[in-house]
This record gives sequence, structure tokens and C-alpha cells, in this order.
Amino acid sequence: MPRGGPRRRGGINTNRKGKFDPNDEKQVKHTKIGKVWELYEERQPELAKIPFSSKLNLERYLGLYDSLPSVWRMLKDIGSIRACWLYLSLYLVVQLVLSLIPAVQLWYSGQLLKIVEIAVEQRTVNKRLLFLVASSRVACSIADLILRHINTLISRPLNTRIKQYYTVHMFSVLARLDVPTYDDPLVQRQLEQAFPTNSRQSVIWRTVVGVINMGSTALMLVSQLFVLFSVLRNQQDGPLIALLSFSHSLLSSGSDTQSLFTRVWAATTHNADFIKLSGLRKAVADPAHRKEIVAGNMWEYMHSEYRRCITTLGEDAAEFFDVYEMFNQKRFPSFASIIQRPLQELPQIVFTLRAVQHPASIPLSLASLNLITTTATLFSHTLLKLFEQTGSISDNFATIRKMYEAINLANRIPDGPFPYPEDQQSLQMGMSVEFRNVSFKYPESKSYALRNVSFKIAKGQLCVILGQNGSGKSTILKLISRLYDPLEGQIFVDDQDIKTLKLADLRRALAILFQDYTHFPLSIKENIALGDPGHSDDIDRITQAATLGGASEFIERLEEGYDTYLDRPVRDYYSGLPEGTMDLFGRAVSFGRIRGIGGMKSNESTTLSGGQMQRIALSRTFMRSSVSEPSVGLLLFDEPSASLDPTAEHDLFERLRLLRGQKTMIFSSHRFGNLTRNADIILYMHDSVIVEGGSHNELLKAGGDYARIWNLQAQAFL
Ligand SMILES: Nc1ncnc2c1ncn2[C@@H]1O[C@H](COP(=O)(O)OP(=O)(O)OP(=O)(O)O)[C@@H](O)[C@H]1O
Repeated sequence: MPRGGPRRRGGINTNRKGKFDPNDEKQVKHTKIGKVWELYEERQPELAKIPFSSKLNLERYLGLYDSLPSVWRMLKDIGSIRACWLYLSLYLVVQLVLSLIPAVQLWYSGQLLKIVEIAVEQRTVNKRLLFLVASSRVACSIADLILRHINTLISRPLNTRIKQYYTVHMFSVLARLDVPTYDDPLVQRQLEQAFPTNSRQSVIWRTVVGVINMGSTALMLVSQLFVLFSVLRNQQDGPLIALLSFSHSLLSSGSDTQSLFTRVWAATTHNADFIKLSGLRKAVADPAHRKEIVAGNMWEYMHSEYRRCITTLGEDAAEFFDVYEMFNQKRFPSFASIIQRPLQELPQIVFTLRAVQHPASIPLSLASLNLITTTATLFSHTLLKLFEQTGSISDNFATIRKMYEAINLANRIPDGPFPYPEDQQSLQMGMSVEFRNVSFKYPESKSYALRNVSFKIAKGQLCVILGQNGSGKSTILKLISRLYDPLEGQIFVDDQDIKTLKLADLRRALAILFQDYTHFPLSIKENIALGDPGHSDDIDRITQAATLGGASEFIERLEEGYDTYLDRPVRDYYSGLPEGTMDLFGRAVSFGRIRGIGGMKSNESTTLSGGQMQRIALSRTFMRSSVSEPSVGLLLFDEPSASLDPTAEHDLFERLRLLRGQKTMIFSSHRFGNLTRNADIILYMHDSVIVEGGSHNELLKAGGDYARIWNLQAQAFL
């Protein structure tokens, strides 16, 4: 794994201004957030010059603008989900009606006001009209309630369908990335931001709802204003009091907290206590360390260190966003939020003054005031909602943009144009492999893993690459399979530059066992079958591969055989009552019975020995390694016997010799023995270069390092 190497300076190009260089002090603002966190933000000079730009959250709106193409693409994608059409149109219609209801209610309130006006003037009430208006007003409220419920009902299937579509889409985005792209820490961060795993609702759905809500909120505001002003047009002081009430609403909507979302920033910590604290927390939570913690009596030390760090850091012992939020809360309220308080009282004062001047108009003004202040409150809530929505929608838009950027992430290893091989039968005779002056460095590394390496392996040969740890053996195998491309030089298979071959074709022609093989959190059957996904339901082939890999015996002894999960990816849930205590009825709490009936295991992972794990990985490779497999011409094995006992190793090499037929085979190993004696060609590596090459006898005759180590080993057995 390349992790932990020096991180590349500069950020993901998330901002219109380009790259973020934390070393450029003029461009970067540094703020210490509490004791632990250091925040570095890119300055945005052109925005700073615009007055009130931070208050108006200009960055957010610019961010909105930047994200529009991605949002448009999202809408088109959603439009392409046929199963959503009916629900979406229903949702839109209901939302439209809902946004007009407050204006209609307001209009009826205006009508009621008029009835009061006539009643005051003429001392008569049109009862029929009063009943009609009042009942329509009530009907509006009921319709609102029912429509909201319908909306909730529609949104669930709509959300599910959209979520399903995107979940599958995202899975393919993650699954298709190649090694250099996926391993890049910046890409990792980009993926984390694009596909946040902690939100229950999909960001897509939140954005769709947000966009629709914004539209309907805007419509609600306009329609309310329209009705209010047409009702109050002829009322004395009505427009003035309305204006005062609304100016308060306008001022109260705006947020004091600053958004980090649309800016280029990074936060880090160099606080030794916080880093240690996080490490201790991880170590205790990860089952992988449990054996050593227990056997090494480490817990007391860990506990006292953890307590010390927590005490030293106090409230700052938290993740960045939590501390940042606290930091923001400590800021003094803004000027606008201070002056809005007296403004709130102004309509009442104006009303009182007018009432004193014209006592006769009091009943009418009271009714108007009531209408205005109710509407103004409603208006202010709606407006606030609109502002909040713009804030959250710009965050959502930014996530959508990141998501589509991640969808478009290009793999670093470019595909080649030509199909391989021209004649499928030719693979039976093996593939030739040639390195010409190949040099290579891993992406995050400064030193060469291979330097000017040249060799040729003819079709059907058995090659063993020998060398000490870190000399570059595995790297050769990784370059042949184009996990990485060389920095300099060329690699040929069957005399064709591998960069010109279609990647999928090339990889189909290889069967590889990596040294750092992993086990997928899937059943043993799947773990083996993945060696040849095209035959994943061919159980005979899977058991045959397991036999060849020397794994079938112990697999069959497992309780669940081939269906065993080495590490079950889904955890069971248990109620919070601790085992051994008493429940409310005085019975001892025990989960044994439930577990027995539910077929739950007390241990969610099956422990196998290192050798058994290696046999499963070998079996995976054997899914495509047999002599009869027509699509494979080159077998690559990186230390296939590292964890095997001597008998198992001997048996394995015998099987491999029989199985390969005439196919080319390359081994990487640091062991000298039977394998090297039978090799057609041995490449002896030291410090990223090939220092010796030839057959066993040739190298012995040459009397170099190979001969020296061979003789050393031979002496040990004398
Ligand atoms: N993913 C990686 N990122 C950065 N450096 C790497 C990476 N993998 C290997 N290296 C470095 O490249 C060099 C060659 O590594 P390689 O794995 O090819 O050696 P090897 O001969 O196969 O060693 P071993 O016998 O231990 O398997 C080493 O210095 C190693 O530290």
C-alpha cells in the first residue's frame, strides 16, 4: 500500500481559482481552531472587495452557478428513470398546489377583513358570505393537511427508485477505478466527499426535494405578497405597516455562520496528544489488535494515556467540524442581528401612534394589523426557509458536482486500441515477455522501484525472479499486468507493446497470484470464484480449483463449507441488555437461546491459519490456471508458497509444473531450490536492478551472488 507516503501538495481542483497551495502565504489564511486544529483557507480577493459579500454568502451563489451543469445532468439522469415519471409528475402537481394554498388562505382572510369592514360601517353582516368564506378557509387548511400527507406518501417510492439507480451507478464508479487512481489520497478524499456514507437520505433526493421546495417557496412568497398588497391597497397605513414588518423579516433572514463548503480549505492537526488519542481509540476499537492488547497487558497504559490526552485537550478533543462549529458559536452576533430587534417592535409603535391620532379607525386597524403581522411572520419564516434552502441547496449542489466529477474520473492507466491475442489458440503455447530499459517509481515515492531493467522470456519458459526484500520482484509482475505503467522504457508481450493492447484482453490472458493477496468479505466459494467471474456458478470448477490450491480438505471440514464467510460483512444487532444481568422479570439475560434459534454465531469471523488463507488465494488463481484454460497464456505467481509448509510447497510446485503445459510462467521468490533448478531463466535482482540472468547452471558457473547464496544454502543442509 502506498499510504502513508508523502502527500502531494495542492488540492483537488474544486475551486474556480485553481489549485490550493498551502505554502503560498499570501493566498492562504491560517486560523487556529482551538488547541488542536489548524485551518488553512484560500483567500478570495475578488469576493472580499464586494461589500457585504460574506453576509450575502456570495461564494455559495457562485458555487451554485458552478454546479449547474452537474445538476442539469442529474435532472436528465433522473428523467431517464422511467419508473419515476408518474410519481415525479404527481409530486410536482401536489407541490404546486401546496405552494399556492397560503395565498388562497390569505385571500380568504382578506375577505373576512372586508366583511368586518362592512359590518363596522353598515352594522350588517352577510351571513351567507361569512359562512362561505369561513368554510373555504377551513377547507384550505384541511386540503393542505391532506396534500402534505400525499406528498410524504409519494416521496418514499420516488426516493427509493432514485436511490437505487444511483447506488448501482456509484458502485460501478468505485469498482472500475485502477490502482494508481484509487490509491491517490486526493482521489480518496474526492470519493469520500462525493459519496458520503453517513447520510441516511441520498444527496440526490435531498437536492431534488430542495430544488422543488425552493421553487415552491418562491412561488409561495410571490403569491402571498401579491394577495396581501391587493387586499391592503385601500387600507390606510396598511402598506406602511406591511413594509415595516417585512423589513424586519428581511433582516432576520441571513446567517451569521460562515460556510466552508464552497471554499478551498484544508484542516490539519499537529497536536501530538490528539493524534495519539485518535490512535488509541482506533487500536481499542479494531479487533485486529485485541490479541496483543490482552497478551501484552497493554490496556492500563492505554487507558491512562487516553485519559491524560483527553484531560489535556478538554473540549478541543473533537473532530474538526465539531470544534469549528463551537468556534463559530463563540463569535459575537452581527450588527444586522442587533438592529433587527427594535425593528421588530416598530409596526406596533406605528399602529399605536395612528390609533391615538384616529381613534375611530381602531377596530379596522386592529384587524389589518393582525392580518399584516400574521402574514409578515409567515413571510419571514418562508423567506428564512428560502435562505436556508439556498444554503443547503448550494451544499447539495456542490456534492452533486463532486459526485459527477467522480463519475467522470479518468483512470490513470489508458486503455490500448488493439485486441489481444489475434489467435486465441496461440495462448496455449504461452506468451513471450520482454522488458526494454524499464524504470519505474511508485506514484508517491521518490526512489526507483525498478531501474533500467531489460530481459526477455520466450514463449513457454519458466522464469524465476529472485532477490532480497524490496529489490523489485513484485513490481515486475505489477507492470506486466499494467497495474502501473513504467516511467521509462517499454514492455512487450508477443512482441507487441502492452500499452497498445486492450487492457481487458491483456488481463484476461494472465492469471496472477499477488503476494499481498486479500480475502474479500464474501463466502469462500465467491472468494475462489472471483478468479474467473465468468464461471462463478460452476461449482465443479470451484471445487477443482480448491483441490489444486490445496484448500478443499480444510474447507470441507468447516461447518458451513464453501459458504463460510471468513469475515461476515454484516453484523448482528443485539438489544442493549448486558449478558448476565437481570431483566425486568428477574430472569438472567442470556442471548444463547435467541442466537441458537436464529442461527447466529457468537463469532462473526472464521479464523484460518496464514497457510490456509494462502491456499484459498491460490485456489482463486487456479480458477484460470489449468492447462485446458484457453484464455490464459501467462501465469504470474508472487511468492505463492511463502506461508506454506515444505510438503505443501513441494506439492504445489509439482501441480503447477503439470498444469502449466506449455504456458509461460513467472515466479517471484526469495527461496533457492527445486524451483530455480528447473527454471529456464533466473533473474537475480538487487536494489531495483537485475544483476544476473541465466539458467541455474549458467549462474552457478558465473560464480556471482546467485552461486554464493546457493552454496550458502547448500552448506546448511550438509
Ligand atoms: N505501492 C507502493 N508504493 C510505494 N512504494 C512501493 C509500493 N510497493 C512497493 N514499493 C517499494 O518499491 C520497492 C520494490 O518493491 P517490491 O514489492 O517490488 O519488492 P519485492 O522484491 O517484491 O520485495 P519482497 O520480496 O519483500 O516482496 C521497495 O522499495 C518497496 O518499498
